[in-house]
Amino acid sequence: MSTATSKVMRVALRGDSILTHPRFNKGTGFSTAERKAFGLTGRLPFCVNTLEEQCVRAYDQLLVREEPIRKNSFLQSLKDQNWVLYYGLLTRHLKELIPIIYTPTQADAIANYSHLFRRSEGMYLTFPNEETMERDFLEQTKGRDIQLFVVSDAEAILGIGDQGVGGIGIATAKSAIYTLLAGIDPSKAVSVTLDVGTDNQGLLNDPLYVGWPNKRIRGAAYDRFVDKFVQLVRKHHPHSLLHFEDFGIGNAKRLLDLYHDKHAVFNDDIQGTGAVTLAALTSAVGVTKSKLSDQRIVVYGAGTAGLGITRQLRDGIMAIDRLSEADANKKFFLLDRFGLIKQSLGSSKIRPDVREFVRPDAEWADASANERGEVGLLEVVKKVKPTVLVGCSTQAGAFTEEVVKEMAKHTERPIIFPLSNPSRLVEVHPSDANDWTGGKALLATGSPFPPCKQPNGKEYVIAECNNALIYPGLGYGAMITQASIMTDTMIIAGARRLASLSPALKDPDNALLPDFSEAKHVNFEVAVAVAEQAITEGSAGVEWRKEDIREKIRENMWIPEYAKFVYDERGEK
Ligand SMILES: NC(=O)C1=CN([C@@H]2O[C@H](COP(=O)(O)OP(=O)(O)OC[C@H]3O[C@@H](n4cnc5c(N)ncnc54)[C@H](O)[C@@H]3O)[C@@H](O)[C@H]2O)C=CC1
Ligand SMILES: CC(=O)C(=O)O
Ligand SMILES: [Mg+2]
Repeated sequence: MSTATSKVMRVALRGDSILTHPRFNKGTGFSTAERKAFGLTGRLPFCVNTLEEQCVRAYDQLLVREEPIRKNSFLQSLKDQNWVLYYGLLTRHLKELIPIIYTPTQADAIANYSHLFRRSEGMYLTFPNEETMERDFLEQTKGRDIQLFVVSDAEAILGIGDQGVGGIGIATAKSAIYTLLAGIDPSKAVSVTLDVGTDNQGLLNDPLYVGWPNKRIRGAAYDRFVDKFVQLVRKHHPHSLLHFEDFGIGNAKRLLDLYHDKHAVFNDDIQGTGAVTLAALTSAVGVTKSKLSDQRIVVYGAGTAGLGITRQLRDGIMAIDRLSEADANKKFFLLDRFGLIKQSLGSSKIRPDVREFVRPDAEWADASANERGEVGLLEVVKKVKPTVLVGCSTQAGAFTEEVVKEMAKHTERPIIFPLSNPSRLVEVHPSDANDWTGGKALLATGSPFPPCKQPNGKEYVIAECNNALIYPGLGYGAMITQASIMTDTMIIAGARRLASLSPALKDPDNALLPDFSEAKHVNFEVAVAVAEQAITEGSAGVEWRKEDIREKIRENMWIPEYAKFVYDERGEK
């Protein structure tokens, strides 16, 4: 498809086949000559529209729908019909429409997947069909140049848990964001759901559920199934990026560790979230004129994202401020459902992957605890006097007025990042945190929120600390250079580039991260930084000069514009 205006494309489809193919369909955008060549003259009304005119019409149709979920369904239908129009419309109304196709609205679409279902999109690899997985995989990929696989097993979708086959909706949304913000050609991306069953009883009881109605497969059978898929990707598309999304806590980090040195794999919830949060914190410490290593950081919700953030911030402190790993680890205080993660919780409550961050009991001997010896968030805040409070717990309202005010007693500019999605699960509404701290809090959230009013009447824009601000660029930087692996240093390079674009660098009253309306430019810069790093450290599969990277990336970006079609029976189909 088109990577630049006025591109010519040879196409082998005619008539209804071209009109019903979203990659090629232009609707009323087919020129008179194309209509003749492709057998469309009698299949379309007379007028030829420009893409601009089609976008105006589609936007009017969208606005008639008031509820976000109805807008989401409309946009899904548009994507099923015509990719250029879909991405063209989104590009023209980026900030308004990202929350419709992504968090928060996509969470509702996923939760209601079986009821909203009209048409399949992506690849459904289902456990009882394991035997035929290679054939099913090749049905959709054979002969195609695939650069990106986005895969989910749907165990931990956004903050709404196990969604079974509906998880395809997060893979397709993340994939669409790659196209929109980094310019990945949608015909070179495949969204995959690994349907290994669901433990969501509501779905299992639902007669309209369209996934495999079975309890979730775990253990060796699960590992074998996932491995079979990963090996197919490695065998047939060795230079692709494999993006893992919303896997459960028992698998996300384990699978990343298993495959990270074998293929270019990326776990967005761990690495993407870690990277965007590192950028937001780098920006915040710029405002407070302190260093990353000066912070005392409380992370509430030590799951996939919480731990990913902790590790990425720790690695950032080591790389940027040159602290040892042991010293950097001491900056963190993690809480999970049993309160502060400290030694006496014992191995049954401390997951192996949080061991580096377990606090010694001696430090908490004088702390108030409940009857089970658990130390809660307020007590931790009282004792630690954190400068940074991050939430990834899915516990709406967990950062209470008392907690926030206690934090603000001890730190001039409390840095508070309630990152849980969708919006209704946020640990504290940013306007409350703003009011309770007299406008002193430096804030970032996972989903979009309106600006807050400061005591001086000014507006404070809430940064959206969502991995979508960075993962498309991280992934594209790796893909475009055909990196054999995605290294931690490539991710840190991307995070630092994002931090360098923070509006707060210009004025400390500005948002901590660039606005989502800037997300295309931001992801372009991140992709450049990642590609430069891949070339510097030798993980790239291409031999490019660093000074050519910007141009190479620009040239390869897919942009939503119609190419001129020429009929050719050996052309694309
Ligand atoms: N802003 C962003 O870019 C991202 C945000 N997220 C959000 O972060 C949240 C968590 O996602 P994951 O880490 O994938 O889920 P997860 O299930 O791996 O982690 C959630 C953690 O919170 C803990 N938790 C539950 N109740 C708690 C309580 N009362 N107190 C303390 N901890 C408690 C759980 O035990 C678990 O360890 C979700 O809302 C998700 O949407 C996730 C990835 C990216
Ligand atoms: C943003 C994202 O990846 C999540 O909430 O899971
Ligand atoms: Mg996610």
